[in-house]
Amino acid sequence: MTVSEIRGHHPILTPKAMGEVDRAAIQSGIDGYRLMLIAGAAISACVLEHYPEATGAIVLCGPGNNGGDGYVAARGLAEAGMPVRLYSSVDPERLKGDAATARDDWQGPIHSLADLDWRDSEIVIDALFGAGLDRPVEGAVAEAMMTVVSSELPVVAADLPSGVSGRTGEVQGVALSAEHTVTFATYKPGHFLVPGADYCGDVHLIDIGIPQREIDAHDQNLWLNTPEIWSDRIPEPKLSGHKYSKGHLGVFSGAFSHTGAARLAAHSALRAGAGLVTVLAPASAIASNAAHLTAIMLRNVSSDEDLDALLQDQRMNGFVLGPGFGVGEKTCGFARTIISTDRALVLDADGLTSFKDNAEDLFSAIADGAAPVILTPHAGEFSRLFPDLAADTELSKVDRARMAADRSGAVVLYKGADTVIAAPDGRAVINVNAPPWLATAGSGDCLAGIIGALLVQHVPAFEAAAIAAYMHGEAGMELGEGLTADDLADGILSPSVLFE
Ligand SMILES: NC(=O)C1=CN([C@@H]2O[C@H](COP(=O)(O)OP(=O)(O)OC[C@H]3O[C@@H](n4cnc5c(N)ncnc54)[C@H](O)[C@@H]3O)[C@@H](O)[C@H]2O)[C@@H](O)CC1
Ligand SMILES: [K+]
Repeated sequence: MTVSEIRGHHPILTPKAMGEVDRAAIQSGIDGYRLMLIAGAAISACVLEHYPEATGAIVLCGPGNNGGDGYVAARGLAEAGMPVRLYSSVDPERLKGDAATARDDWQGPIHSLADLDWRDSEIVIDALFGAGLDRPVEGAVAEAMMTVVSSELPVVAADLPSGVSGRTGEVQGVALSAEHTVTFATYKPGHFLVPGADYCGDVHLIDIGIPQREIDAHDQNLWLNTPEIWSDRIPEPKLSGHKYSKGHLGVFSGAFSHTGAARLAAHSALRAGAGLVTVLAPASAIASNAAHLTAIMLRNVSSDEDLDALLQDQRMNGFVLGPGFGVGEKTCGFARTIISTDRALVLDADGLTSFKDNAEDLFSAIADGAAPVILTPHAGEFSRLFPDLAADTELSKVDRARMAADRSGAVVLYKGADTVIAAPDGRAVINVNAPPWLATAGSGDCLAGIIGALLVQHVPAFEAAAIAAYMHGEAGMELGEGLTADDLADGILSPSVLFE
């Protein structure tokens, strides 16, 4: 199963929290070795299912319980008739607990990793390090891993590809690149955060018998962004509804030669179900916008006075500010004015960069205002608004997004192949359905428009960002490689159609 096909309600736990869950489960009377037997069996089953023709396997076992999984998997493969050669990165006498039991139950020889020879093998089982990786991989183990990388043999990883941090997805020293990763009880952030996601291949989540109550008790308020998280928030079309009941979104356009971004956002918003969408353009951009708009309305908003007049119409209940708008004090002023009302605001692109030197002004405006605000930075914009968080290499992308949401008082949608959405109350999701070809010019403008469309339909800010990221990814998957942002804006389906 590829990650884009994952359905259901999936909490994501850090390796540390998962370790606590394991310990709590074992303390409650569950046999730890039995969990390891199920984990190891799932790894051997994955190998046999995906590489049925393989005539030989090497199993690489490390110093902890991840290595224990490897011994169990080796036994499963040998019992299925596959020739197996097992290598340990440490003196096997050093293993403790369940891993030592697994070693004792392995009947074959144990070779030293220093003697690694892969030439008559067709598959590698990586059980060197899993949740317990706590420092960069170096020395002889790193060299052996580099040998595996250069062999180009397919790798099946136990829990995590060795060298990938389950907490951050960062590579610690070197990492193996797996075609399949078999993980247990819950997903870990490192399966989805880049670069870890690229090293995991297909991630298979296996229920090894850890009770759900233990997982729930260690809930970290972090989930995979699946429809089950927010399906009850999808706006329902009402027979009695009219266009104003579906909201009215205003999208600010830049000056005369910078109008395309706003139109992409506006088109996407209309497709995504906003009742009415108006492009709000300065006088210099009226003609160029008028030449391209039909279902979308157009209004001249050049000055602060124009904006004040516009805000008299209570029915315009949300705004997108930033795409193509230009960086400067005018942008900051418009943002502050909108935030001081109760209208929703998606602050994107130039809207974010404009606050580079006065981010605190933005955050205090948000704290004083009643409006739901969503900030949608990519990595560069994030580092302009939150330079200290961006520079702190100890933090994961989830940590950064959460701390940014807490500091700003806004929902933060931190873009990338591994978009993270975080709310000031601590909730966070990782979005995983975006194909790589979605990273195309104008794609972010479309996303801003979709979020705006959901906000004006009264979807709460966190859910609006999460649903929009998912819809954006689905449209990208549906349209396929080579799409342009114009295709994307045309290809957005309203949530009631997409999720019917
Ligand atoms: N009951 C359980 O706790 C279960 C655990 N399971 C497996 O157990 C794993 C976690 O086991 P552990 O907590 O023992 O952790 P690991 O087996 O991932 O690694 C811990 C060991 O590696 C060493 N180490 C960490 N980083 C290193 C580096 N860079 N270079 C050299 N040595 C390094 C540590 O000192 C420690 O000895 C999971 O990933 C999973 O595969 C599964 O068997 C399911 C049940
Ligand atoms: K591993």
